[in-house]
Amino acid sequence: MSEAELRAEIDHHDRVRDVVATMRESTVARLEKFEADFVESKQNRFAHDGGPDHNMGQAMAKRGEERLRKLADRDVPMFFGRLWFDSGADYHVGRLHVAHESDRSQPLVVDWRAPVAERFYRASVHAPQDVIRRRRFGFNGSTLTGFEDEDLRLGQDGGSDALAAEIERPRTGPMRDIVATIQPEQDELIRRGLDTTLCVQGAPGTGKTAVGLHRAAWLLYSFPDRLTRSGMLVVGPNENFLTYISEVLPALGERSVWQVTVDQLTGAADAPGRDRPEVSLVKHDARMAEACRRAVWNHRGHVEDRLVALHDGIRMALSVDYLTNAIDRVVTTRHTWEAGRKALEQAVMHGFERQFEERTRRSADGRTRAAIKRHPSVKEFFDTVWPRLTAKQVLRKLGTDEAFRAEICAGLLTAEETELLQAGKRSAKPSAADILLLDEVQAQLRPIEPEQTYAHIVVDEAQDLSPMQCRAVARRNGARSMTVLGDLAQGTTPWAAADWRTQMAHLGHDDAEHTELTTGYRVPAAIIELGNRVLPHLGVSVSPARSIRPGGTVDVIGSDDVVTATADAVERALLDEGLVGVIAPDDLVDSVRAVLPAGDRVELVASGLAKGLEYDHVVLVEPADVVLATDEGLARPDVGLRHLYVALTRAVSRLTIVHARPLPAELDDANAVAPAVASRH
Ligand SMILES: Nc1ncnc2c1ncn2[C@@H]1O[C@H](COP(=O)(O)OP(=O)(O)OP(=O)(O)O)[C@@H](O)[C@H]1O
Repeated sequence: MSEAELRAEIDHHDRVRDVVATMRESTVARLEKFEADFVESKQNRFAHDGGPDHNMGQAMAKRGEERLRKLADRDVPMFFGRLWFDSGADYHVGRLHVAHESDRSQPLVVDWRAPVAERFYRASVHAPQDVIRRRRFGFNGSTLTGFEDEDLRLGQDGGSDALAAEIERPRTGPMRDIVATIQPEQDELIRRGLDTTLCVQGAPGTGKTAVGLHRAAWLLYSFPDRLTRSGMLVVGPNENFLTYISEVLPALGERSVWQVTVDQLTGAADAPGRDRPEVSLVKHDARMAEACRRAVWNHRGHVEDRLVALHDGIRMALSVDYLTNAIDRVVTTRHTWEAGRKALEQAVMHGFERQFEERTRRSADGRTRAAIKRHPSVKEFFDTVWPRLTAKQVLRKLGTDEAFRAEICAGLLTAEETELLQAGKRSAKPSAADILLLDEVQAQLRPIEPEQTYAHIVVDEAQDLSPMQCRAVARRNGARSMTVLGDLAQGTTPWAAADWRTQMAHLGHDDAEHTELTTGYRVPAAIIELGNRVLPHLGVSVSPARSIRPGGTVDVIGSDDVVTATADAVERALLDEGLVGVIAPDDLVDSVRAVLPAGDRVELVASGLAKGLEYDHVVLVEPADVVLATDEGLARPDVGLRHLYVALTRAVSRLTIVHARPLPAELDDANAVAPAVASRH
């Protein structure tokens, strides 16, 4: 790296920063113009706003402004790499496309998502793809301090130092983007088109969340029209996790993505009531989809007699056969109850109108049609044969009407399960599962509103969704395109998935492309080895992670006073850089909190909420109690061990286990020489 070359790169960086500032000013001006036009069009009542194109243009300008603001405001580097091609062309690669307004054909920086930038991630000595040299820059804050080159023609094809340095950079808070060091197999998933639904199984720390979020950003860049119109959704396991990932998409310039838990998505997060665990288990079961369907469609009544209406002295009658045939046709052709009722109304009216016209030789006008519709016998017919329903009413009936419940659940649920669906008093408050069932019933009544659907949905920790939650997510996937990420071994809900094919079917994607990630980026070898001892006991068949990083330390401290020992361990952990995560079983959380030092370098998290998170140093408190953790009283024997597996795999560099009770036997490995778990008191 010559001084002159470094100077030239620093100058280029300064130039890009200036251009970004100008780009932002002109985008703001464009946005102001859109707003002014809009106000003007409102004032002029004969004018429309510019229509969909105008609105789209405004949305795009707004998005552009937000992305530029992110770059202009924050102390972020303008680029992180550079590529030289055989042809003599070369490009800087950064988070955003930067070009002079006057010469857009010569970008100063290309967006990492542009097709040409793909080769920054994928070109190798074996497959250079016309790339001759790749440069990776080093920054201190936003100050360019150096670079490293790989000359592919000379067989230089490294990059792993940059990756290791990036991973080992101490954590200071929320998750960071990985644009500078995306690996080839990750890039391949990230750049899969909108029509591909991906299901990614991956051991802890294999970069699933990173891949999912970067794919979201790539899709937004590559399919702006479809995604600006219909939106993108990220579904995560809990609010803790959502806070942790909340900065990644904004850092990539994407602020428009709604990030929610599945309960927030359906409104179940605000449910005031609570179910007993066994009740909740039945309500989340896949069979409830059929129960909800029947609960709606079994409201169809039998046609007992012909239907007679009188109008203007004309008597008209539709036969039992006519009505039964019409109903049969509607049932096979209409997918929702309300669409069915409408179609049946049309069939009935059509029958009456035909008779009216035959008798009177004049066509039925609006007044005639309205009068027939209002006729008491017609109203009564619909009230019995195809009544108007609300989702609440249907579920109420299922909960309170024993005969109806038995009829709906026959051959579907056992008698005991059926009984568990019995509702409490009228005043009983709906539980989260009830809200989910309301959502399911509602979907039987009428299709979900288009505003509630998303063109692409990223579902993280998807193994934890119940079949009914999967269906609620699937309903909101208008364009049927998803990225589904998870790890069966980390499934800790009572309804956690046992295999991905079934889970993908619940998510409405039998056609998903399945893939597995096994290269572990987060957890170093010594720590993942401990996690991998537990893995065979988790009752799932998945591949273990192989860490790309050797090393890592595991320290085991036995003490009768586990709380004080934890405080000491944390104090020692703070001597190193980075975030310290204390993962404790629920019943120890309060007492551990009381002894932890103040400050933002230590986070305490209950073992049930550690999923998806990571820390430079993890202090794991009393693993035996973590294993005992019961998920709403319904844990299967391996669920506690899965909580342990999650907790063991959160550390980027160091793990300290503090315990008073004997360590779970699964941590022993008779075959391994394991000084790691030799407890020191
Ligand atoms: N290419 C990469 N460059 C730099 N860091 C990376 C890369 N890939 C993954 N990482 C880092 O590895 C860590 C683990 O990634 P991530 O959280 O996405 O894994 P995960 O598979 O979702 O893990 P878990 O199942 O445990 O939640 C994160 O710090 C992430 O930023």
